[in-house]
Amino acid sequence: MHNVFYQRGAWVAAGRLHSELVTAVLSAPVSWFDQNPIGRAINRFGNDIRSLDAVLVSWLRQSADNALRFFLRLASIASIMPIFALPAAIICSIGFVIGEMYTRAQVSIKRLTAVNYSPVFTHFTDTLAGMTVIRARQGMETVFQELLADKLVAHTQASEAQYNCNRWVSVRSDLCAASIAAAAGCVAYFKSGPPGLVGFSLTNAIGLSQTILVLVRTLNELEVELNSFERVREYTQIEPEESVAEQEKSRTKSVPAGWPTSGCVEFQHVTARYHDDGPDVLKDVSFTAKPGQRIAIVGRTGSGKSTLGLSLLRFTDIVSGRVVIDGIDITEIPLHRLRTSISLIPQEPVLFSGDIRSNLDPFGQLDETDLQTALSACTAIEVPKSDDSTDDSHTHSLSLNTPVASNGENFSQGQRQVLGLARAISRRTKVVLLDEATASVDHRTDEHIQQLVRSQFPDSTIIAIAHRLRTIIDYDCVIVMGNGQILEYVYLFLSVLLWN
Ligand SMILES: Nc1ncnc2c1ncn2[C@@H]1O[C@H](COP(=O)(O)OP(=O)(O)OP(=O)(O)O)[C@@H](O)[C@H]1O
Repeated sequence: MHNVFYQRGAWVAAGRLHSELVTAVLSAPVSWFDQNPIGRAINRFGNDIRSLDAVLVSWLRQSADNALRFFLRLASIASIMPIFALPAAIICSIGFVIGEMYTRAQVSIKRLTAVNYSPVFTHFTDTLAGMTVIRARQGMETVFQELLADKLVAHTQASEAQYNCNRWVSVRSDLCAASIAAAAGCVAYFKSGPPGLVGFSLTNAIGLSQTILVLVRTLNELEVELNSFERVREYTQIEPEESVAEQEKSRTKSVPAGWPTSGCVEFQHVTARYHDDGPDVLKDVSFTAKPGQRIAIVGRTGSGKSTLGLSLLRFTDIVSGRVVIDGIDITEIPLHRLRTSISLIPQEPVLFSGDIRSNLDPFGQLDETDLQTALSACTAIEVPKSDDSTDDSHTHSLSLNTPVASNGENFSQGQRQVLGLARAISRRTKVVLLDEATASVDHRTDEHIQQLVRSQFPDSTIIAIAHRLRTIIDYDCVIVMGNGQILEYVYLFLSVLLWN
């Protein structure tokens, strides 16, 4: 019964820590992901959680059991041969000092092992991501294998040190155990008493030496495993993207149910950056997108176009100025509400494994008819199949039940784009953000997609980050960005004249 309650308690605690870890990582700001390699997070979710689930609990329990056994044995010997308490205390102290030295070394070594494990994971995920490039270039495979070997060597060295450390403590604790047994033997020999009691004391003394050995090791292992607990707890305390104070502030401010009703977007002297201590990426940006207006953002690479879009969704740190949508500052709107009120059609839509229905509406909030209408509108687009597409079906034959592989790998780039568009159309928000949405499709598909955007979002405000001038030919205005600032704000016919 005791075992059942203990084990259940441990599972509940580990489960709670795991949930906190998942919540903390999923609500971490984008800058956190820039600064922390993904391999490190995988390590926390893998090794450390395994330690909490299976190993830590067992060491905690064994430590408590052994500590109790140790004190009971010691008390029973000392009650029969009180003089034994003196050598036992000295040898036990030496044993605990050795244990302490071992623990300190082992904690650092374990940290080193874990730290050296993360680069192996990171290298592995990077290699998988760049597999096509690695295979395409001669010699790259060898370079990557050598890099992996270097990382494995660092990790193996740390693991070897961990093993050696275990051997070191074993030899010393065996020595302490033997000394205790010898001390008990001497005491029994010189201070002879009733043979039964002496025999009882000697048996306990030999058992005591074993108990010390096990106690020191379990306490040390416990301390070492607690390292995993600390590492997980450190991650559970990541500052969330929307702080508690901000959540409170947005909760107290009531946002009208239908917000945004018209889709008027105003950037008022916005200066934004990605990190607290990073440079300003947007500098004093001001413009207004009136309801239903279509605005194109153009500019050189690195000029801040995507950052402008991300600032609208509060992915950046707005240092000064404000972004206002339909009269409400976006910092006063709960993050989830803000992001579900703006449709983003990115260059590479993220598709999850499942089917098209679950990708268009992951939370099952929309009507079947809305989803079907959005998909039918998009599947009317003629999308040429790319060579890397493994799907034989044409876009026309896509249905809500068509299976989607992880990352949408069974679709061509054009088809993925169409699904990204269908996802946005099914929500029909008042503000639509296109981030180079058609950059990787051919000109004909691009035209179709643009037509669809025009017909499906007739009253929405559209902000499009674009590379091709043809894409935005019928837009109302063009904002030309450069070095994080607005260089020009012009009506399109003027810009076409200027650029030609
Ligand atoms: N996650 C990030 N962390 C820190 N700095 C970033 C981050 N993303 C972009 N930057 C910096 O912000 C600046 C503007 O980048 P941004 O991606 O907005 O440019 P862009 O105009 O969209 O470029 P492109 O057309 O190549 O996509 C660049 O100097 C870039 O280095």
